[in-house]
Amino acid sequence: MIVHPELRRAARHARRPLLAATLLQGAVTLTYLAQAVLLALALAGLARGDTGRLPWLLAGVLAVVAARAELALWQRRTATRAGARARVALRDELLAHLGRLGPAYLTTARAGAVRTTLVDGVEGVDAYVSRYLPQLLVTLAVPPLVLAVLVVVEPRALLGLVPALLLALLGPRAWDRLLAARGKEHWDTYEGLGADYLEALQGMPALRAAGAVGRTRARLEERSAALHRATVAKLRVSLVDTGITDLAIQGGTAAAALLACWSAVTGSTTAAGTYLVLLLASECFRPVRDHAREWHAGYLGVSAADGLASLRTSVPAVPDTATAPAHWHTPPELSFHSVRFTYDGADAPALDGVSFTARAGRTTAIVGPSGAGKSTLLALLLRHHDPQEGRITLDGRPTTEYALDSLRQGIAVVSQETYLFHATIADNLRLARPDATDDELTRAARAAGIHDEIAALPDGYATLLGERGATLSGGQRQRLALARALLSDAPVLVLDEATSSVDERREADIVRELLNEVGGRTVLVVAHRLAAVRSADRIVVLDAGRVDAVGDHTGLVDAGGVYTRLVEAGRAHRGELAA
Ligand SMILES: Nc1ncnc2c1ncn2[C@@H]1O[C@H](COP(=O)(O)OP(=O)(O)OP(=O)(O)O)[C@@H](O)[C@H]1O
Repeated sequence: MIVHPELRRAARHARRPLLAATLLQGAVTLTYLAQAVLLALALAGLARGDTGRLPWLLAGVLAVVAARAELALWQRRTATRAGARARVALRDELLAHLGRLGPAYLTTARAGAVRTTLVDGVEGVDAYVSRYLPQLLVTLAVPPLVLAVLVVVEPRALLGLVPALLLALLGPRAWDRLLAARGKEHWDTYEGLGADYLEALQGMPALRAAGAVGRTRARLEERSAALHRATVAKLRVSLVDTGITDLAIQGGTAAAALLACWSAVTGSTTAAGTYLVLLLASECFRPVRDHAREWHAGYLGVSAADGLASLRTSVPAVPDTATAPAHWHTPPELSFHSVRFTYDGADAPALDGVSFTARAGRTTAIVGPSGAGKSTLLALLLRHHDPQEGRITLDGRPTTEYALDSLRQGIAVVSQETYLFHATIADNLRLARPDATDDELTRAARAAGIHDEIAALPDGYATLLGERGATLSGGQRQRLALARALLSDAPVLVLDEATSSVDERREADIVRELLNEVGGRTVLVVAHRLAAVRSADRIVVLDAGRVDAVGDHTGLVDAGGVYTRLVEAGRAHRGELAA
């Protein structure tokens, strides 16, 4: 009988259907009691040789059975609705919270574990809410009612029933803590296995390339064996629990039957009373038996409750309390003002005193060697983290003053790791703007240099893509993601190594075409390869978390320094490739 606060909270979303399901469950149980009473009266009549009322009593039994079938169906439907409501509300809440937690959360949590919590954990809550909770309430209400009836009929029967009921209900409570601990152990192992499998599946090409498939399989087998051990340990405790309940039920029923027979022999009760005790004693334990059965259905929810609570209460890396909408009428100016940011646990800041301005409606490039802080700078702009010092402004207003969702919608990002979905090319493009016309799709695809390739496919824009766009080349995926970003109305466009998989000959053309197409938006381009940034209005050179220089391509080359070294390194690299 574990009522975890997280599960109680989830049940609140379905208060009304849950109450209806509980009342209906109570009504189903009452039909068993009515059937017992009718049968006791019929049997007592038979014992006396009085069969006059027998047809009516048996007709009554049939009516009760029919009513129960109807009520049980209704109860199951209502309970399913209650479970679905709790499940949907909880999943929506968790998904919305995950959105607030942002990508920063997934640098510490494992995607597979989050998936297990969101899918299997929430399903467990459904079973707990729809099956276990109504039965628990009925179990607490019905046996006292039966005892109250039996007090009137044959009080001595209570001598057997009350201790047995107490043992059946309270005995297993001694195991609750152990049961909860085993459940948590089982859940943690299950979550870990889910995370390992997802990682292994996603990383299969890397595992193959490293010759690590066998080792990974062995690790997964060991994980599976650990899950099996955790399941058996959990079952063992659960079976002790069930065993005590069964023992109490059998013992209590037998004791009540013996006491009823004793009453009949001594003549202290009527025949009807004896049959009533015999039949009601068994009915008294029916809810307890059903409770034990439903407990197993709801146990997954109990095991997952801690994981659900910890996901739901995880604190986002940045607060989302501001309300200003990021609806700029003209493209905004973007400025970093003395921004300093150090990752948790890092010794040195990733950005230190970074100041620059990306002019409204112009293209600004951010370049710098690996580890210079380019990705960190973008993560701060999108508020995946907030800087410890300094501020970032858009249209003169600190980013912290905009509502987070609105801010992120106002900035379209195309990153090196594109994400395409198992849907048609057109659907993938329309993610950015569901109401985009076919002409607009074509125009965006043309600007991103992918239209001709799409048009050459047998199904054109209706071509179904593999998961994560697996049926396309890396360069094609990037160009589709570019087209998607072009379709969005976001006034700020961030291209983070967005053309790194496109061959260098086409890169300069695509970037030029792209910048024509986005004309009027504030664009930030981050790229290693300088062909992608040469045409930017302004280039900011980052080095070791600081701004080394700001200028245009020619000025920066003339000035020497980090930018010149990057240009030379690029030339040397191209030379090596050509050789
Ligand atoms: N999540 C993190 N936790 C701790 N340190 C981090 C984290 N992410 C990045 N860093 C560190 O911050 C510094 C800047 O990294 P960042 O990824 O911003 O550089 P970058 O210029 O984008 O590099 P690259 O061009 O290789 O992508 C590096 O020293 C990096 O090791």
